[in-house]
Amino acid sequence: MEKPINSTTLARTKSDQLAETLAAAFKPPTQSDQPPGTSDSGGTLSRKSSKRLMMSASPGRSSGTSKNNTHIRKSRSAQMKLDLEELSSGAALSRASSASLGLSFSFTGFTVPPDEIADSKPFSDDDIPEDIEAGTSKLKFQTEPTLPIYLKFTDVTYKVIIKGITTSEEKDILNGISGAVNPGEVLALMGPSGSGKTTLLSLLGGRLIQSTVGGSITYNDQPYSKFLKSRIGFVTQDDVLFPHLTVKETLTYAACLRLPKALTKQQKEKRAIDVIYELGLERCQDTMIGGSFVRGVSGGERKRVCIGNEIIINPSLLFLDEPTSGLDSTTALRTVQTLQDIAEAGKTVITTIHQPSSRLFHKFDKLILLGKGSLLYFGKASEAMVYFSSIGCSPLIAMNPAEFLLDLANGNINDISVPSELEDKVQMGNSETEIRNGKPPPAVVHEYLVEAYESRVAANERKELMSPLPLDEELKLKVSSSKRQWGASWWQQYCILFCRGIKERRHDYFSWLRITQVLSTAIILGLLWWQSDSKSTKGRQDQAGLLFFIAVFWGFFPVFTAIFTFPQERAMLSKERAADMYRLSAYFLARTTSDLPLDLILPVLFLLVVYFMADLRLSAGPFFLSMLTVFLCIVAAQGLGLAIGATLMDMKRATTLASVTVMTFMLAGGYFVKSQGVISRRKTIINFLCLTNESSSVHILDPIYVIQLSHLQASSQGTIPRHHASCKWYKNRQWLEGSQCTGSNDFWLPFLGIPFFAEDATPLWSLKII
Ligand SMILES: Nc1ncnc2c1ncn2[C@@H]1O[C@H](COP(=O)(O)OP(=O)(O)OP(=O)(O)O)[C@@H](O)[C@H]1O
Repeated sequence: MEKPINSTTLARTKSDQLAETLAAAFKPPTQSDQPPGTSDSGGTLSRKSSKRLMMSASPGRSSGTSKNNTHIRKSRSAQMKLDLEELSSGAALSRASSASLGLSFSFTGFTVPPDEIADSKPFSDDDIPEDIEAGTSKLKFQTEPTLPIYLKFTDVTYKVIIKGITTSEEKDILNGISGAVNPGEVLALMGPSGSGKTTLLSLLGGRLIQSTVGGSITYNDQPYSKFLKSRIGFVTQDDVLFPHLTVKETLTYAACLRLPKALTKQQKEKRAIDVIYELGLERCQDTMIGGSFVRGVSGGERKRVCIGNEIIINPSLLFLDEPTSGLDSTTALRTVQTLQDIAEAGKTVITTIHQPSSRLFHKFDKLILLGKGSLLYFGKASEAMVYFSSIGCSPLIAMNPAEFLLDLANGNINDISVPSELEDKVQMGNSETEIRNGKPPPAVVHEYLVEAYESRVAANERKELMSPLPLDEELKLKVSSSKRQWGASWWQQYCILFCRGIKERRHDYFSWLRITQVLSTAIILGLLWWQSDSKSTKGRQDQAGLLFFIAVFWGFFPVFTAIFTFPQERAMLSKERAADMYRLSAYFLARTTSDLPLDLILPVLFLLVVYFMADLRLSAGPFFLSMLTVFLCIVAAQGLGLAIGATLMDMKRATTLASVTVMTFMLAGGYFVKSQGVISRRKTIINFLCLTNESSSVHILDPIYVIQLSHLQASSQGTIPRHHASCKWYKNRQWLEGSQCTGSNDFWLPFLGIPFFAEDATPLWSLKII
């Protein structure tokens, strides 16, 4: 039913408007049709001002032909069978009008004569756009063919279940959102904060697959499949990047992991360099990305690196969550310009945007306006203002269209004329409609807008917007394939991730803070045990205390660093796994082993200081045995820390569990030391720590005693303490009693509290605690 609208507003119906605009679209443009400030009919309505300038200046391109270049390029690069009529009245129309929107709210269109499209030339150098904002020329975007994907979503709903202490309730996040976007187009999702943009984007990008999602989302008329993981680029709102890698390293690793196996390493590296130039990052390519504690590239550059990380694979679908937030208007414009270039290369681009400037707004092909999870508008961005004026909502003062739309979606109608039916509601002033300053409240405005979209946008118009391009069966089949495509073999993935891990972590390991921490501990220990005496029993007991401390220090210190490894990289891991960059096993192994080489350098430094300051036994055997013991302590501690971190994948819980584990070890260790002479108790504790039972044939080696014994045994006068006399040594395939194992050739492989050798496995050397 047609609702009454305010006579003071541009009270035209949408269908009237469309009739007018279509008429205008098929009429050759005249000077008077042009909005002020635009040039003649030549390249005027191209969607990119910079490109327009470039094109009109290009040799061999008359102003008369340049106006169509954008469309020509777009239609060709998309490699889709575009219907000329649709092109003329559709995308061309939308872009044409978008150019005029910032200056007047009237709609002017133009058409592309089919013969000019037919005459179009292949890409040439003069297609390279000039980056006006940066004042530099940049390379044209990769135009190699990409699988075109037509994305369509119908009546998408999404609910979350919010669990309270005793109750749980459902919350509707999205209510019946429909839309479609073709290859070569940029769709912008706009709406106030909390309106559901990110949720919708995540659903469309296959990042949120849950049972609470309703409606249908199709890619070339097929549902989401694993194949799409490698065809989708998804730039998240938060920049998830390694802070210590440079721009070039970041993009090179992404290229090596994500590009198809068919390309050589050199080709992949070249692609990374190309992307650097395409995104204008050449000046900062050797600068670290940076993070909260490290100064790195600027926010805009970081965002472009994120975009580069995704476009490097030449994706068919590119999703971006607020790519311009936090950027100044020029950088934001440059970023959106980049998106346009990407779309022109035949990709489907969907981006959320918060508060675009009017220049930015005009660059989008289609627009979805959301308000509280409901659809307020879906259509060509250029027609949004016309549509809202047709339902009686127009700006009363000159206003950026994006600002106007966001005000409306927020229900804020200051400086906005409203239709008479809404004004009537205010005058009625019933309990439903609380009057505030004589204006209808936001909830009423929202309700009106939702209803208006549902009832006034004719079904056939919606159908037209949603109508797909003709799709090959082959295209459909490709998308529906569930075959995953890895960019590198398992071993290559492991090697790349190993190198990346070392590069990323080297700064942590060689940070002055860490070196000072370790060195100061070593010096304090060295001073406390300065030139300790190993000849008397008391002196040896003192040394045993020092050895105990060393083993405990290196048994626990790495737990706390290792425990955060996986939780810290959780965001990166889920982002990269969502894009099928590597197998989980390759990541886990590479991450675990890449820490080791670095983890072993600081202990060497530490032991060198302590060993000589405390004057422990100065001969190669005990020194290297002590070193080996410390290394094994670290390996065991790291394994424990990584396992805890990987199990929980949550910083808070991992910290709690690490504290509990360390406290348990400390208590057990304290009790162990206290009950040294009481064999039965010690056995119980060791069994408890190692989770083995007495009947198990697993033998446990305790580093503290092994170091201690190595010193005692290495000194000819050393006597085996009472509790060591109860040990058995496995050597030369037979068990020796404690008193028999004083030979200087005895050697042990200690391991911190980890079940070590099974008796049956015939280990070379092992210690059995009775
Ligand atoms: N898992 C969840 N549990 C509870 N609420 C959720 C959940 N996911 C989304 N929401 C809610 O849904 C609404 C939409 O969130 P979304 O992040 O999509 O908004 P947005 O439009 O992207 O906001 P912004 O522009 O601020 O990023 C918000 O109110 C948010 O709190």
